[in-house]
Amino acid sequence: MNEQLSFYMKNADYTQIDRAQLTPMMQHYIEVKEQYPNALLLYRVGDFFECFFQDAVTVAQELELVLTSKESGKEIGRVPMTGVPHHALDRYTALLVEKGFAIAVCDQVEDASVAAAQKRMVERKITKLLTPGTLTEEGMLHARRNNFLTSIVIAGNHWGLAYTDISTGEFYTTQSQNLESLALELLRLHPAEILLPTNAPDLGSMLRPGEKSDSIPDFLPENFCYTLRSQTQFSAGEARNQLLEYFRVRSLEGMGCSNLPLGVRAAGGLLFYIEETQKAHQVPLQTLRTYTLNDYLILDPQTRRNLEIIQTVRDGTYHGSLLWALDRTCTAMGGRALRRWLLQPLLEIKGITARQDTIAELIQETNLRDELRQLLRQIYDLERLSGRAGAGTANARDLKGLAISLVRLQELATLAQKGNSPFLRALQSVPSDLEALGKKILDAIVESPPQHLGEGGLIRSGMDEQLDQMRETFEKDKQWLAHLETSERERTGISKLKVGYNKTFGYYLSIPRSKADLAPENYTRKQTLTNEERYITSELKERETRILTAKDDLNRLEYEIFADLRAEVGEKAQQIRDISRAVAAIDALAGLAELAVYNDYCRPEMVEGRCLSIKEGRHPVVEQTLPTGFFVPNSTNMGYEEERDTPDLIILTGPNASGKSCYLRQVGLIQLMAQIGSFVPAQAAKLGISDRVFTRVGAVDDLATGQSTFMVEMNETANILNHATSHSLILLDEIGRGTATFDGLSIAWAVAEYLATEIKARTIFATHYHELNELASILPNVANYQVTVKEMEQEIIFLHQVQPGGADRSYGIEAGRLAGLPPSVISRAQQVMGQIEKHSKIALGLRKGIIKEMKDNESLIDQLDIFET
Ligand SMILES: Nc1ncnc2c1ncn2[C@@H]1O[C@H](COP(=O)(O)OP(=O)(O)OP(=O)(O)O)[C@@H](O)[C@H]1O
Repeated sequence: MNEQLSFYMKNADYTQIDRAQLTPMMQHYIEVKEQYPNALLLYRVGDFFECFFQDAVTVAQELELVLTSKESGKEIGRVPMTGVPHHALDRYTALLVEKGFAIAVCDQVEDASVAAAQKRMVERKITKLLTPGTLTEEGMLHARRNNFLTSIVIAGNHWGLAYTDISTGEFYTTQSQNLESLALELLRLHPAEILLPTNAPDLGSMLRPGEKSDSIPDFLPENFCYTLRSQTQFSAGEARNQLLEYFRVRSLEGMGCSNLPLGVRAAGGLLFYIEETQKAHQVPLQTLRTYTLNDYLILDPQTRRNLEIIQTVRDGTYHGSLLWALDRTCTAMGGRALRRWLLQPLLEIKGITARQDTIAELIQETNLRDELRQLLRQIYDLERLSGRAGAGTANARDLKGLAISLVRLQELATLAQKGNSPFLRALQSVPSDLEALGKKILDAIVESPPQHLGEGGLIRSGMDEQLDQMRETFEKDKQWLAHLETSERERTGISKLKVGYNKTFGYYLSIPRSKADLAPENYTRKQTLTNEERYITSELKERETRILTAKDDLNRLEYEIFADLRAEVGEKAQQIRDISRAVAAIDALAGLAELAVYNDYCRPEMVEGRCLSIKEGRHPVVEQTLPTGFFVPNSTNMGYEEERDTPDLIILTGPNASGKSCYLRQVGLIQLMAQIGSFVPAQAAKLGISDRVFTRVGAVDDLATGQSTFMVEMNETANILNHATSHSLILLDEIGRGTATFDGLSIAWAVAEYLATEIKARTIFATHYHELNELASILPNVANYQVTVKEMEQEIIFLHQVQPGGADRSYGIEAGRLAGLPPSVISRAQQVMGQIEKHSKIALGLRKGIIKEMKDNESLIDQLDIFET
């Protein structure tokens, strides 16, 4: 910062400045800023939106803009300033909101020239308040991702949560206990903003992701944007009234939340916030729905990350994730639905079967699928467009896109009538008034409407009698004026007669002074110049007044007609959104059908119980990244039952890079896909419902939280052992590697033993500790599998085949050689390994309690003497 600027920085804090000394504009700026102390204030000055004082410093820093200064009063001097051009406002505010700031936009609300003529300051008002969770503008939202605003109410160990995406209108609430599950639910929703009621002094402030505050309890995840709100709006009475008023109902029973007091408080408090931030725009939310955490398969954040469901672990990109591999949707609504499904797999076979039936039908009926998808491509984002119509923020292009889609809906319904599966049936009837409304809008709005409203050119001719008449008169007047010179020359015989215009008295007729005596009677002299006389006529004045006001009147009328149409759509927003949900679902399912056809997926048989049987399964993502036919399929059979020889716990060994991790994830992903109702990459599959999928994969230092690799690993393992049930699926990729070999092996052994004997969850445990293979010879529900390689003289060939039996070595030293470790290091390593193998003997056994249990089991008794410690 240059010296001069640092001098102005003393004025960055406006509270330290004598306000009376400031210019009137600066005084107004501070007045507005004080109403929105926690938002960055962008204030329109001419063609720019400007920031002053500390906000200028922050904005310049965050957006890498030049920080300058502005003269703000004789006694004060210059204060820090930065600004953005008014036409680029959306781009810059989007960047700031993404960084977790709230923005207040103070715009000029009258023509600056009017104010200038009256020698006063132009009127300005807050026209927008943008916060990360309350965005509705297209450019600021991710088309294929929801933007959730969440609010929470905590009472002891109980909590209530409400969330909405105000751009699509979905609105949900739930209530539960156990604060850990609250954190998990927040991590699943990944809200753009969380409202937290508090009495703390920093009330009203917004904490950006990672920012610390005493008001945020420790158990809440740190990496979100929290807005601290007043407790009052979350009190039972206030919140309930707000809900009743918003939905114009007398009781909350119809919404199913009369027994969810905390959920109601969260939902009501959330509505207050929307009202406050959206100002004039009434946001049309859908009816409040309730849900419970038990409705869905629980995926903790580690599992979502490790299975790379919506983004990859390596670089956090969508490309390479499960969603990337599965998403063949044609609309943004379908894309968002598929994403939601993947984060909320189902637990009920009924719901899964309904989706499967629809996919099956769409696989079978190729033409129907193709036609459907073709039509879906022509449907715009109805959920968001109808929201903008309802809020009165949709422009003519939005409305046009919406109208095209409404007309297509009817075609979609006709097409859906060819099918019989549940989700097609749901689309078979679209209220006919929606199509009529679509047609009406298409008839009314011109082919390519302008971006801005208020400048005319929106409405076609023949739509509105008054508009047509005004346009006709306007055209006639213009033509009359255009011909006036010729017609008056003819009438008067004065060849030098002219029509002119000046600011003082508008249009006039001018005649050379020498011909002034020829001026007709209806001419009224207005001005005499050296060489000419200027006249007006009453007709000229009449037409002039009409011409000058007609353009404004026309624009105003066009806008009114448009706004009426928009309001008509707004009234039907709820109806449109109900159908949009069905469209989104059919889009997601048609995409999954397409995927199943082209990738040769099968319909998994979903059953009660713990069976997990996959014939020739494949990893859905890795398969797509390899050339066709390169992926080696592998089968899996798990879920111990006496009559079936299938294990609960598989100890999976094999050399480095042989495909253990890939196999492990493949099983998890197939289970997950099956529970969203999708077909799966396998020849056949029979799967019991899993209540949770747990993963412990790889070792990544969590530097952000200052935890070591080993501590992260142990925390994750503890989480699994404390929460898994016999209906969970657990995927463990190495445990105990981050510590000394014997410590690690001991922990791995104890964990595996606990899982197999106490929890009896279906588990695949990939490990380089071959000693764990011994467990299989003691416990009936444990089996050894290995990923095979072919050993050649100079190299190892990876077969990627999973077969029964344990691997006896890891080929770690060979891997080191392949990676280019110096030959002397390799040969020394071989020597050391020989010595270790010769001298080490690890004695392992089972826990005392288990031995007793097993003593009752005749078949195992023979083996006890080898392992008893
Ligand atoms: N079934 C398969 N068919 C074809 N290629 C495969 C298969 N399984 C794995 N691969 C390929 O092998 C690579 C290594 O696999 P993976 O990471 O699963 O090995 P790993 O046994 O877990 O290794 P490490 O023990 O070093 O962690 C993968 O990137 C993948 O490209």
